[in-house]
Formats: sequence, structure tokens, C-alpha cells
Amino acid sequence: MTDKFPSVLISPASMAKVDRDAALSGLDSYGLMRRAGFAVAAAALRHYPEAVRFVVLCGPGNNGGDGFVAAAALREAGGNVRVFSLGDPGQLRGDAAKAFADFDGAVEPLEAYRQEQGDLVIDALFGAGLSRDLPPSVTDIIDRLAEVDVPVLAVDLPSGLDGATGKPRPKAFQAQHTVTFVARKPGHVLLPGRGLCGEVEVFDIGIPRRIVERHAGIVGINDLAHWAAMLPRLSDASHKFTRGHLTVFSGKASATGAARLSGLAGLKAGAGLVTLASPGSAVLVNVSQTTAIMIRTVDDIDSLQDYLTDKRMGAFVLGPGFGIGEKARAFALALAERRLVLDADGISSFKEAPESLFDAFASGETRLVLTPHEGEFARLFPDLAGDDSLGKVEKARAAATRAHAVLVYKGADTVIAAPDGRALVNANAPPWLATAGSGDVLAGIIGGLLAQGTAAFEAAAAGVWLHAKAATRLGPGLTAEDLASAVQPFQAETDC
Ligand SMILES: NC(=O)C1=CN([C@@H]2O[C@H](COP(=O)(O)OP(=O)(O)OC[C@H]3O[C@@H](n4cnc5c(N)ncnc54)[C@H](O)[C@@H]3O)[C@@H](O)[C@H]2O)[C@H](O)CC1
Ligand SMILES: [K+]
Repeated sequence: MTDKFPSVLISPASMAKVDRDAALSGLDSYGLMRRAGFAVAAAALRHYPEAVRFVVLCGPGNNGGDGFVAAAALREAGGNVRVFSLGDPGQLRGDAAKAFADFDGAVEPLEAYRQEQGDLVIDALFGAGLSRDLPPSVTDIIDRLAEVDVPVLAVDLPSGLDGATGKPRPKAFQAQHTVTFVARKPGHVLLPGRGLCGEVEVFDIGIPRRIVERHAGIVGINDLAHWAAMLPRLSDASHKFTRGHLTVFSGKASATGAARLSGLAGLKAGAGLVTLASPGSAVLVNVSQTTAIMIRTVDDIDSLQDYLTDKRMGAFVLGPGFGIGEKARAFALALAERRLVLDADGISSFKEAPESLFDAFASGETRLVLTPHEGEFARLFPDLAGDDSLGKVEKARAAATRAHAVLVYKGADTVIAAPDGRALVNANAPPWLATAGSGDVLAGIIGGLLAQGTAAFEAAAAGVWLHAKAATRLGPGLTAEDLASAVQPFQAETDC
């Protein structure tokens, strides 16, 4: 049952190519289906040994074929099995037709299914091949099951869930367990799909690594495999100047806390020095509440230009508590040669003129990291936000390419995307991370990594992961102050 590709996400379209290449390479495709079906039967017996009936709902494609193999195996194991088919199983083709032929039992029409106490429903209606909205005969069953306490084990994906986008079409089964094959699909980790899948188990059905890697592409799960080797390493020769200087812009006197959270998080993430660039009117407030963090008065664009004559000032966070408007726009554009995390008010300031921001950072290495939540994303990319045909990964990738920036599209399923198409879906965030000031801490961590020279995509991805890791260490009830204080640089020995 090993998950050989824990960092990989394969879209349903790529999975079809994996299947095709596996068959072309001479692998017995019916053998793959049999292994898939046996894995489903084994999971059903392992998780639901007390089931009175195994109800297998079979669809018109290979997902249904997996269902017939599982039904035969469960019957062989002595289970009470009932099979219901969407459409005439006599019309099945290829491996699914073989699986049906090898199932020696009655098959009833899907519409005949009536749930009973003690049922386990094995949902083998649609998997990777779902290509349009579910028919009413299936949505009716989903509605009925939503009202009773019958567990569902989904084969590959809960039927109705789009494996590419994580969206239901228009509804999907609510599974307790999902058994998938080869590798996770984006729909298993993107919301609301992640919640519809229940616990996901990945089974290796014997497709060779070289075929999977050929089609795995550049979308994955955000884990250390994607960035650990690119993070800064301390050595005896390290001192505070070699560890980089992060500058965080403070808001006015009544809105300084957000910048201090970012600054502390940047320091904790390993930046050698952190300066709060503060309006003169807020300097006293900032000075009275900081110790390791330095304060410098930066009131206007001239004082910023003066500050920027020191080329060691390499990385900046602009936005938390800063205020929306012309000053934020002018500051961001003045920073176009440096590395910048633009967050919160910094993002909203460009609602009317996003192209001016994107153009400023267009040439050279990727230096801009944008960290919008859903509302802020819609301010900069209204057309992408409103395009229901796109999933969150596609939206983030398109936005990153347009903005010449790394996109951190926040949420419980944060997506990190680079202009070159790479994208990672984050999956280690606990729900209690959603608290006031949490985003300020994230911006600071990413800024701290940028200051140390980590490339923008890896800094953003590692930052999102470390942020969630700190929250997990703290547990429920954390505040943003706790979170900023709990940030730690990545440590392979304890974090893996
Ligand atoms: N390597 C593997 O991962 C293996 C996966 N297997 C299983 O195969 C399915 C994918 O099979 P496929 O035949 O491509 O797709 P489906 O079974 O999901 O459905 C295709 C079938 O359904 C029709 N269809 C699509 N959407 C609708 C709709 N809304 N209403 C009605 N009909 C619809 C479509 O036209 C096709 O006829 C994968 O999920 C795994 O479970 C194999 O076992 C081999 C190894
Ligand atoms: K399914």
C-alpha cells in the first residue's frame, strides 16, 4: 500500500497518459485494474469489518471496473455483496467489461438501491474520467446518503468530485475513506475536495516510476522535497550580515502591530537583521515595543530612496497595517529592483492599476511574492477569480505568470505558484492557523527567507510550510503573537 510519490500530484489528464504509456510498455492493464480493485476490497474489510452489506455502485467506465473487481473479491472473502450499476453493464468496454464478466453475481440498476442499516457503500461510479455534471440518478443517491449514517468508501475519487480542481460537479459523495492509485490528484488536496475524500490512501498498483515521473509535471504537494535543499545553511562563518537584512514597513502610529509581527517572524525565520521602516509619527510606539528589531524613520519616497542607497537592504515586506493608497504604490514601485513580499494593503493598493506593479517586476529573476487571500486575489485578478472553469491551482499559475511574481494564494489549501508554471498545494495547515495577524507572520517568514538569499518560489513554499508547522506545534488557541514567537527555521532532524 506504499505511497511511492508522496510529494507528487497527478491531474486526471496526466493520469490517463500514465495509463496509456503503461499499456504501451506492455503492462497488463487488466492486471492493474485487478490490483486496484483488490486494494479497494482490502480497505473495505480493514476499515469496516462490521459491515452487514457491501454495496458496490458501479459506473460506466474503468472506475466501475475497479468496483466489479472489488465486489468479486469481497464475495470471495465471504462478504454479503450487492452490486448496483449506472446503465447497462453489458455495454462496458475493455478492462471494465472483463471485470464485469469475471464477477459472478447479480447486478441491479442503480435506481433500485435503498440504503439499510449496516451498509458500506463502495462508490465506483466515476473517477478520473468524470467529464460533465453528474446525472440526477446519482445526485439523488448523494442526497439520500447525506441524510443517513451510511459510510462511503470512494474508489479513486468521490464520484462527482473533479480530480483536477477539487470542485463538485455539482455534488459529490461524502466519503469517509478514499482509495486512490499511483499518486494523489489535485482534487484530493484542494478544497472542498479534501473534505469530501475523508482519509486518502494511495496504493501502488505497479506502474513503473519512470512512467509516472514522465507525466508527473510540475504540480505537487508542498513538502520539504521541493525546497529543503534550497534553504539557507548556517556555518561557523555565518554572521548577522551574511544572514541578510529584512526591512518591514510599519503603518501609522495606530497600526504598527502587524509590521512588528512580520518583523519578529522574519527574525525567527533566520534573517540576520530586521529593521522596521516606520513613519516618524509611529517611531515612539515601535521603539517602545521592540528589542532585537531596529527602527528607522522612513516617512516618504525621498527617505526611502535614501535608505535604499545601502545595497545590503535586500528584502522587504510591505503591506501589513500599512494603509491603502498612493504611498503604498510609490513605495512598492521604488522597491522593484529588490526582493519584495507584497501583502494585505500593499496588494489592495494596486486594485486600479495592477499592470503597473506587474510591469515593474517583469524583467530579471523573480523578486516579487504576492500573498493574497481570496478577496485580495480578486482585486488584482478579477477575471481569473471569476472564471469558474478554473481551479485554484490554475488560477494561481495564471496569476503568477501574468504578475511575474510568486503567488501565495492563501486559504486552508494555500497554493504557491511560480511564473514558470510550478505550483504546490499546501496540506499541513491546522484550522486554528486562521486567526487575526496570521498572514502578517507568514509575510515575515517569507521575507526572512528572501533576505537570506532563498529563491522566491522556494522561500514562499517553505514559508507557508514553516508557518503551518509552527501553528501545529502550538496547538489550538494560538494568537499571532504566539505564532510569530514560535517560528523556527527548518530543521531536518526534527521537522521531518
Ligand atoms: N492507473 C490507474 O490509476 C488506474 C485507474 N483505474 C481506474 O480507472 C478510472 C478511470 O477510468 P475511466 O474509464 O477513464 O473513467 P471513469 O470510470 O471515471 O468514467 C468514464 C466514463 O464515464 C462517462 N462519464 C463521464 N462523466 C459522466 C457523467 N457526468 N455522467 C455520465 N457519464 C459520464 C465517460 O463518458 C466514460 O464512459 C480511475 O478513476 C480508476 O478508478 C483502472 O482500474 C486502471 C488503473
Ligand atoms: K468513485
